[in-house]
Amino acid sequence: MSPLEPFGARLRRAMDERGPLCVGIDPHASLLAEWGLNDDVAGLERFSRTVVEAVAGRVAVLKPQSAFYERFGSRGLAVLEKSVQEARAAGALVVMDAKRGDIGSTMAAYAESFLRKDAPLFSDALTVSPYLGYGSLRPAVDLARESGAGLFVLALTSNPEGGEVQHAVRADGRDVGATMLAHLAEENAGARPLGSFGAVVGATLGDLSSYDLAVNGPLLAPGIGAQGATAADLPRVFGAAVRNVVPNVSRGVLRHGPDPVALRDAAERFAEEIRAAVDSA
Ligand SMILES: O=c1ccn([C@@H]2O[C@H](COP(=O)(O)O)[C@@H](O)[C@H]2O)c(=O)[nH]1
Repeated sequence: MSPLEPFGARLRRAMDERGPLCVGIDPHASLLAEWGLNDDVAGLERFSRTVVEAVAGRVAVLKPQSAFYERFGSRGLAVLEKSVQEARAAGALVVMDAKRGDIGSTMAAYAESFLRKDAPLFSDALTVSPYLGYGSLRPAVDLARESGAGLFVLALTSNPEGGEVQHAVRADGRDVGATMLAHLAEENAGARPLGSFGAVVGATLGDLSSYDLAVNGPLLAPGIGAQGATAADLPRVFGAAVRNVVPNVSRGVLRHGPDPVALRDAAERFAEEIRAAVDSA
C-alpha cells in the first residue's frame, strides 16, 4: 500500500487552508446527557456523527478521545472506527488521542493498530506517552514514517499534575519536558515544510520561554476553553513557535451541541479568535 504524503506536509497545508483549530470529540457522559442522548452506544454514535457532520468539512483537525469510546467496549470502538473514517473522508485530518506508551515490543503493536495504513483505526496521527523512555517509541516513529502518519508526544501537558514528571531535572541539567522537545527536533531535522513528529504542549502553561519549542514540528495545544486558557494566550505561551501550534478545543465547542449549526458557529468563533491571536504575534 503506497504511503501518504508525510503528515507534517499534509497538516501544514490543512492549517493554511482551514486554519489551525483542532476540534476534540470527547463524548463525556455529561455531554451526552446535555445533548438529550442516552449514555449508551446509540448516544455515542449520534454524538460523534453530529460533530463530524458539523465540522469535519471545515476544520483542519479532529481529535477523537479514544477513552470515551473504549468505555463501551467493542461496540464503542466500532463507532470510533466509523467516526475516524467519516472525518477523514470529509477532509479533516484525524489525531487519535489514545496516549499509548509501552515497552518497544508492545509499542510496535500499538503502532500497528493506529499507524498501519490498512488498520481499521488508522489515523493521521496518534498521541503517545514517552514516559517509558523516548526510545520506547521508536517502533511508532518508524511506522509513522513508513505510512506518512505522525505522532504527538506528551512533552508539557496541560494538567497541573504534569510538572511532577515533566519538570524533573535530569543529570545533564535539562528537564524531562525539554528533553522530549529535543528528541522531536532531532526527529524532524531537515523536514519541509513541517516535520511529522509533534509535541503536546498545554495552552494553559503560561510563559514557556525557557523551553526551545522550535522542534520543526507541530505543537498540539490542549487547554483552551474548559481548562481555562484562551486563544489570546497563545502568542505569550508559544512565542515564535505560535505558527506551528494546533490549538485543541473539545468541551468549549461540544457544549454548544446538539444543534449542528451552533456547533459549527462555536468552532468558527474559536477559529476566528485563534486566527486573530496568531496574526497579532
Ligand atoms: O496535555 C493534555 C493532553 C491531552 N489532553 C486532551 O485534550 C482534550 C481537552 O479537552 P477540553 O474539553 O478542551 O478540556 C481531552 O481529550 C484531553 O484528554 C489535554 O487536555 N491535555
